[in-house]
Amino acid sequence: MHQPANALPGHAPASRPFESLQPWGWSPALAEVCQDRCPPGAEPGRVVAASRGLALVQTATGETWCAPTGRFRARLQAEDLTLCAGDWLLLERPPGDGRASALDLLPRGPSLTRQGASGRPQVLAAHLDVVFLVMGLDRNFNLPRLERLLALAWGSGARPVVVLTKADLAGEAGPFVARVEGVAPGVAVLAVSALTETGLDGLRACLPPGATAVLVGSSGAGKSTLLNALMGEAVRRTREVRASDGRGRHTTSLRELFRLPDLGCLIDTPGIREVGLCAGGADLDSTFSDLAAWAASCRFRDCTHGAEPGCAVQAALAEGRLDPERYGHYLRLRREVAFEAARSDARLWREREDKWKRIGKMLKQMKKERP
Ligand SMILES: Nc1nc2c(ncn2[C@@H]2O[C@H](COP(=O)(O)OP(=O)(O)OP(=O)(O)O)[C@@H](O)[C@H]2O)c(=O)[nH]1
Ligand SMILES: [Zn+2]
Repeated sequence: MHQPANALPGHAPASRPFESLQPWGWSPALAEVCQDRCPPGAEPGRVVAASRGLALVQTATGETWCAPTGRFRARLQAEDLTLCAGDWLLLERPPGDGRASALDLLPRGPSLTRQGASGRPQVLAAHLDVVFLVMGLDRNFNLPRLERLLALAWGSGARPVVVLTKADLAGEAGPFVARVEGVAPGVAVLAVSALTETGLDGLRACLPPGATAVLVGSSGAGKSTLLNALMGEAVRRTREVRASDGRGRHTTSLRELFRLPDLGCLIDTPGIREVGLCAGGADLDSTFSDLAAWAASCRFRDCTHGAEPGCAVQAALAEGRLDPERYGHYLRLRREVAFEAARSDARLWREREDKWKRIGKMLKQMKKERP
């Protein structure tokens, strides 16, 4: 890759001090936000891995572990935020070897958000350009699961790309590609093999230097194998048994964000297996854009495409233009999003109520103490 002439070591102009972070996704937009929010002496860094309140961060000068300051931790808690791979932080390093402190989180760009087990949205990867939806052309092939992942990917704001991997096992990939195109209107579909390295250039083309992508797919889809093929070496965490204390399996490396040689950054989050949709994180209109196009001509603007008169979606079903199975998947995902939205509303109400109860108690106590 070409190095910009003004990025030679020691020649970085003072106005663009973090230019060396560009291959890690640093952009003029981030530089602008940083200028407003970065206190003197602090610097930006990108989270390559986050675990139990600690973050491994890539800065302009190298990699460092950091922990949020008390004030930043309180803000993260109050706003229900957890740091994730791809985040941009502002951090401060004490002189000497002390651990760096994270001061602030820069506003997240397109991010992948799922419904967490606790009923709260959970951001899995941030500042994304592309979401690779990985599905193996073996027993892993499953269209309803792909539709669910597509809703999540469209909801991120980044570009979804379907990657059908293990093409070497499929014989003819064409029919699979056609079936996927049928449920993923407007989405690029690539057939690749990590084993024979066929089609990997299509993936590389989606990920120029400075861009960030995330790999999403169920267990066994072939994500880690793809990552290794793109890295050109086995970088993925390997699991091993900790013999000394016999506490069983643990991961030897936490790393989740990788910079690919001469390309952009790729996030492989092992946690993305079964994904629940949440109201803010899923985009059903883009996922089912064929349905949305018909829905535009329904007689009622708030048509639910059930039994209303003048429903264009029902008409498409009746005339065989819309596959009943696809319509069924749409209804199921819509119910799920509505349920999670209601659950989240209920939780917010409960939290608000609890807060007012606490304040009421506090006031009563104060009155008692100072009649
Ligand atoms: N034939 C063939 N096998 C592949 C290919 N890619 C992956 N595999 C195999 O598929 C299995 C699963 O691959 P992984 O890369 O571990 O899948 P993963 O999506 O990372 O799975 P998790 O780590 O559980 O999320 C492994 O046995 C791989 O060797 C491919 O292109 N061709
Ligand atoms: Zn309708």
